[in-house]
Amino acid sequence: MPSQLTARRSTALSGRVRAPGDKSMSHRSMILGGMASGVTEVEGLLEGDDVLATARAVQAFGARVDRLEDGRWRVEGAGGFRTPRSVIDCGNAGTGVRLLMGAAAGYPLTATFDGDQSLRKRPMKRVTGPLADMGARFDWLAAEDRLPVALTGGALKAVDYVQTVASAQVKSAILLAGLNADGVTTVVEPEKSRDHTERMLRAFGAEVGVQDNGEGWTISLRGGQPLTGTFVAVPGDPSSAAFPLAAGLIVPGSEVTVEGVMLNPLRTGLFDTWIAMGADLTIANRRNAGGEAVGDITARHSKLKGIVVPEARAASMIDEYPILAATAAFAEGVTVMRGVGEMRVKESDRIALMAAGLRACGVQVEEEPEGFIVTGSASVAGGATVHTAHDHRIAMSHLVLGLAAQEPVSVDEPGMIATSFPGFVDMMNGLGGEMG
Ligand SMILES: O=C(O)C1=C[C@@H](OP(=O)(O)O)[C@@H](O)[C@H](O)C1
Ligand SMILES: C=C(OP(=O)(O)O)C(=O)O
Repeated sequence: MPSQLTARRSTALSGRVRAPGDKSMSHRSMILGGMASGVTEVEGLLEGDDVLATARAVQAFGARVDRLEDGRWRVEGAGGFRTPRSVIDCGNAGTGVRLLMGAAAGYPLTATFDGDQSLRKRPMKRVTGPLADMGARFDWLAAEDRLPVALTGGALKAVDYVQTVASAQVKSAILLAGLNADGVTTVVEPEKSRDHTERMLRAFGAEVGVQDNGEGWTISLRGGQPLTGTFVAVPGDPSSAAFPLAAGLIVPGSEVTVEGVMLNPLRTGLFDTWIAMGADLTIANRRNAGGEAVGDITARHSKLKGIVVPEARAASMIDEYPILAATAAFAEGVTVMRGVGEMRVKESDRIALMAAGLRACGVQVEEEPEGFIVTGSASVAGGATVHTAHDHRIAMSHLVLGLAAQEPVSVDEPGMIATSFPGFVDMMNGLGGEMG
C-alpha cells in the first residue's frame, strides 16, 4: 500500500459486486469455534486484518485453525482455552480484544492482551469491570483502562449486569465469560444492540434466554454449557456494503448493486436513514443465509435531503455515521446526527475526525459533544489530504466523497482499510471509480 491514496471525481459507477463477509460474525465464528469441542467450518469469513488477528489469537489459545481456501476456514477447538505462549496482539480490533478477553476470562489461564497505537487508546474497563466482578483479575501494564493488560482467568461466578452504554462488545464479553461461570449470567441492555453472539451461541448448542425489556433485551445464559463445533455461513457485511452503495448515491448517473448483504434489523439503520433522505435504494432477492436475512441492495444516484437521524437508531448504525456524513455532504439542507458519543471511542474520535476531514473538503460541519451536524450542498470542493488516525472507516468515507467532489481527496495510512475491507480499492475501481 502507498503512503497515501487518492480518489478523483468519477463518471457514473455501475455494476454488481459481492459484499465482503461480516466482520462481527467473522470474529465470533473464530472465537466460538476455538471455545467449542470439535470442528467448526466457516464459509465467507472476512479475511481482514482484524479477523486474522483473532484467528491467530484463537490458535494461540490452543485451537487448530486452518485456511482451506478463500473465505473457507476450519477451526478445531480443544473445548476450552489454554495459557498462550506469547502476547495476544489484537491489532486494530476492538471487537477482537474485548470478546477474546471475555472468552478467555472463563478459563484458568493467564494471558496478556495488546494492540496497535489506536487500540491502545481505547477504553477497556467497560469490559474488564464486569469481568472482574465475575472474578477475573486484570493487571494494567501501562495505564489503567488501556492495553496492554494481563488477565488471570478461571473460577468465575455469574453476574447480573445492567449496561449503561448499548454495546454489543460488552454484552458479548460478559456472555462468553458467563458460559464458564458458576450460575446464570444476565445482561440487561439499555437499547437493543447487534445480537450475533446470542444467535451464534445457539448455533453452537447453548441455550440463551432473551426477553424484551421494553428498551433493550435482557439476556440470560446458564454457565457450564458445552459448545459443539458447527458450520457457520457468514453473510455480507452491511457496514462494508455501505461504501459502494454510498458512491452509487452521490456519483451522478450511477447504479450499483451489492449482493448478499446481511439485513439483520440491528444492523440496517443506515439504509433506513438513506431512504428517509430520499435515496433510491431498493432491496431485491430477500432470502435467508446462515441464519440471517440477506438481500441484494441497489443504489442509484439520488437527490438527497438532510434529515434529523433518530437517536434511537444509533446502535443499529454506529459504524456507519462516517459514511452517512460523507453522503450528507451532498444532500440539500442539514443532517443532524446526535446521541452518538460512542463514536468518540472507536478507532479514532470519529466525530472530531469526520468534522475535520469534511471541513477540509469545504463542507460545513458543526461539532457537538455527542454528535455533529452536516450542511450539504450540490457541489463539494474536495481538494484535501485527510488525516485518518489509523481509522479505516474515516479513510473509506473520505475516499468515497472524493469520487464525487470537485477536486481529488487523499487519505493517509490507507493500509488500515485492510482491517475491515481488504478489497475496497479494487471493488471501487471495478465499478468505475478512480482511486489510486
Ligand atoms: O460487537 C461487535 O461486533 C461490534 C460492536 C460495535 O461496538 P460497541 O459494542 O462498542 O458499540 C461496533 O462499533 C463494532 O464495530 C463491532
Ligand atoms: C468500531 C469498529 O471496530 P472495532 O470496535 O472492532 O475496532 C469498526 O469496525 O468500525
